[in-house]
Amino acid sequence: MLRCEAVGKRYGGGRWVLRDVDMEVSGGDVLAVVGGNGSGKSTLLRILAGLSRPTTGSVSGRPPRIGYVPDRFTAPDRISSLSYLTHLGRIRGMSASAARTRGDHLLERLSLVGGRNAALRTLSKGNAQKVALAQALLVPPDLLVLDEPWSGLDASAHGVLAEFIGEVAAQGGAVVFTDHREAITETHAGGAYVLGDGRVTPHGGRHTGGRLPMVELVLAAPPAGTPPIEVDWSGTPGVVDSARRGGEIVLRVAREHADAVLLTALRHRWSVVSLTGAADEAGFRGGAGRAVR
Ligand SMILES: Nc1ncnc2c1ncn2[C@@H]1O[C@H](COP(=O)(O)OP(=O)(O)OP(=O)(O)O)[C@@H](O)[C@H]1O
Repeated sequence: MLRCEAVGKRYGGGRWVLRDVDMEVSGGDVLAVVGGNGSGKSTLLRILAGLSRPTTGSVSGRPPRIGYVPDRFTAPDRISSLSYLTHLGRIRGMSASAARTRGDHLLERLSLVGGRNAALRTLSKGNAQKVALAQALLVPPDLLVLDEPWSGLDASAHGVLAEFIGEVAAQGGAVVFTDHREAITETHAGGAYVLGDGRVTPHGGRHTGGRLPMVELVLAAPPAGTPPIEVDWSGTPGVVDSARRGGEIVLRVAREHADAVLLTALRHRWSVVSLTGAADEAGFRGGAGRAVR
């Protein structure tokens, strides 16, 4: 668990930007940091990512693989986005071909416009932002830190970003992001911290502990008619866990993806036995069952 204890930050002899900040981030958390302009959100995120050192206090438990998307991604570079991602992947221990394939896949999902072989400096702000996101996800991160990641992205990339966040959390990683818009925070975060006057307070929020809201979906073959088609549930976005229980399949799904997963199930002729809210880790009845693909 990443833990900030009594963290304070000032630049030079200036004012205290952060004061006495206590914060905990665990794997699977999706947390938002909200606050006005200049309230210290980027400063806090840089400290969480290990890019800036607190003036006072301590940060412990930082995981090894951290993906970071800065608020401004400046890449005045002649190399193409794909070469850039390949180089970064190699720095992070991937083979050149694995980095290239992964980079290509991420840019494809984000629908990069302007060409993955075009020089980085020729990309628009939104497309450069897509490259920034891709570099943070080259190696699946234990902690993904996103500074205003939605800014500049078009509507279709918004959905893909939400999928990325869900996937990192589903794989046990933690996500911390900032955004100015409450609607974004409400939709995508399991919990929020509010920054004001240098201090951080947990936001009452809908959920506890930063976990994304979950539903449990139980599926079975229809009582009559054509048998269902097998689905790779563990590879379906939003499915955090899947297990077989007798003739049934029990899925734990991030609430945000529940409609899409339900639609996939129905399209493959699965019949819905039950759909219940907020099944937590301990209460996941299928958890003890045999994992299914
Ligand atoms: N490297 C730096 N050197 C000096 N002051 C800095 C530095 N980085 C940030 N600051 C100052 O710290 C304060 C908090 O800045 P920060 O960028 O963390 O806020 P923010 O909440 O992310 O703002 P915004 O919403 O406008 O992006 C600001 O007053 C800023 O000027």
